[in-house]
Amino acid sequence: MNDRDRYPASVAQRGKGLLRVFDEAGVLTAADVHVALRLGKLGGESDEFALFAVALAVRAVRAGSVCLDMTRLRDVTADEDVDLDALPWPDDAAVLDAVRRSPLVLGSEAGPLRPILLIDTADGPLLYLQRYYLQERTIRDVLADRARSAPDVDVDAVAAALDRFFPGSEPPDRQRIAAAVAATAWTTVIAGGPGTGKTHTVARILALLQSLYGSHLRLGLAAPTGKAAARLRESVETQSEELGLRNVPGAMTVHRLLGWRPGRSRFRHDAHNRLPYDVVVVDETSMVSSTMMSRLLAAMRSDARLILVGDPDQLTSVDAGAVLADLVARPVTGAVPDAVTRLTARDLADTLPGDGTERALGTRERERLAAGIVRLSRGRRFGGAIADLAVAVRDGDADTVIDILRAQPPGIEFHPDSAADAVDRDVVATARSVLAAAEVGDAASALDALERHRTLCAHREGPYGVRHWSARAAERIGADRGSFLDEDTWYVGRPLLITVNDHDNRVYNGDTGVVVSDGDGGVLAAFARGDRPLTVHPSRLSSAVSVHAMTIHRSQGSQYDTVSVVLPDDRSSLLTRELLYTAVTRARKVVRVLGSEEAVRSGVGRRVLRASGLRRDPGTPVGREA
Ligand SMILES: Nc1ncnc2c1ncn2[C@@H]1O[C@H](COP(=O)(O)OP(=O)(O)OP(=O)(O)O)[C@@H](O)[C@H]1O
Repeated sequence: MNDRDRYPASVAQRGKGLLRVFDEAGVLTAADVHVALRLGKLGGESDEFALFAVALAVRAVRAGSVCLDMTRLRDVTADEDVDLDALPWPDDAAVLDAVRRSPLVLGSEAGPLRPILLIDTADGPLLYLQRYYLQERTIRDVLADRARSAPDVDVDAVAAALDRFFPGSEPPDRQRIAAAVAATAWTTVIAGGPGTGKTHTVARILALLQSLYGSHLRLGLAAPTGKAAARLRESVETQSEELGLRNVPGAMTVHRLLGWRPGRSRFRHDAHNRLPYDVVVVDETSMVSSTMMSRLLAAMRSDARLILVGDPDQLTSVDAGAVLADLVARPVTGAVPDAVTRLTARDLADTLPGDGTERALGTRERERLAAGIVRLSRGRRFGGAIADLAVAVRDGDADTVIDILRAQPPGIEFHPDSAADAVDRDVVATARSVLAAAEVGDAASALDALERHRTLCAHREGPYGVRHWSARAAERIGADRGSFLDEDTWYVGRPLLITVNDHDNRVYNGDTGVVVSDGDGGVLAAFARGDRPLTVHPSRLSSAVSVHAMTIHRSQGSQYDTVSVVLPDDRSSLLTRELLYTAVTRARKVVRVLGSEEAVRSGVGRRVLRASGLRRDPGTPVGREA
């Protein structure tokens, strides 16, 4: 059901004046207006400007922000056909004035209901819906509390364990620094792009902690999606023998870790019933929303270690908040703890001013150690042009991005005028290798072959969308095989995508697999799980679809030898820097970009706007005791 159906277009619900104009223009939805009017009614507010600001705040959350930045009211991303400049924007100062006086902010005689908070910060005022303000405050307060104390450890024993688990390490070694922090602080944030060794480091940290405390240490491994959780477990498990790591637990979604119960709004674990683990690791933290992070932090025992791992430059959660990126960028106060300074003296000897380089840490990087933040920067999986391209996209350097694309060094292909034929060739070659392995029941090789090439799109629909490119791929593969691919059957070699979590069969939303022969006239669906694929009888899968192309969002957490990235029109608001970065970093060997130079430039220039207060000093709530 869309918004228009849910909220019929009566004036009472759609408002009048500004609310109505902005709704009709497509900037606000009927739901935004409805919530603003409802809050206005309950809180005794009828001022048009104040209600307009509330509707924008509701809209901001819908678009992924935690609050509304009152100094950037007009920074809204809208559909390409909305002319934002033509709209009757009220004067920003007048809107702020109305909000400052609003009973929704100050409270009214009608009652204590104050559902909106205006927070004055050094960089200007932020407007919050109460729920999101409370979440942000929980995140801030719990992290501050956790930073006030540190685990009681024998620093010499940690030094010896670091030498044991990072043998031959050459300074500066940020992986070793991350382990030193994780051993001596309650909270560690390990940030880094794909292949920088985040999971490699996590496995060593767990082994190191077990060597200090024993193998009865209770470990909780989690990630925002079931697929990411399964990958984390798999990767830690694969390294466990080499590291002598024992009792590696299963990994679960953050929802499950917290004890989600169907039909209940509260999790089993919260501030009154804390999580039982001594160490909690969360992978792919960039996809964790503000709501989930506040719940996780509230449920952490103050004497349990928390290790947040992820890539802050990737696409963020669909829900409000970009917590990992905020944590990595927020101001840091306090000094680097003595234990960390001692354990990392060899790595910090040649600190450079500013951000540092791969060779030497920068002063800013060093300061961040005080908050337990370590950014791994050395790519271990791929190098050369793909890494250079990813860095240029990440840094918003459109000229360098275009230079690299135009030069087409090994590993990069750029096709401003599409290159569907090149994509077709890879699609057909990949399908042939998948089929060859699937026919003889070699699930592991079929799954490997599936990772040779993937077409990635920003959109689902239209000429640049998944639907179009999937249909084209299916047609080409069918023509090559001489038979029509009937996607309603379990044909051998069919690439699968799971679309909901299915705990019974241990397959999760986003998992990809392939149909293989069972060697006995039947078929099995196989999914990658470390050394030994998981196989399931396809009739037990209720939510599998064919995957010949996928959205960039869906591809998060996976990598392929070659990716063909289909860019939309340069006006598409979906095309952002984070999306491009995520797409480029999915490639292990070759990235092929199909799109115009304008599209690339506007993608690099368009940031996902996610307002939040976490990056700022706390600020003061207007009309309330702090
Ligand atoms: N210090 C190291 N020495 C040798 N090999 C390493 C080191 N660190 C990582 N690697 C190897 O580099 C590869 C990438 O590491 P890893 O999978 O841990 O990266 P990641 O940051 O978790 O990647 P992703 O974000 O894609 O999950 C792995 O094959 C790993 O074994």
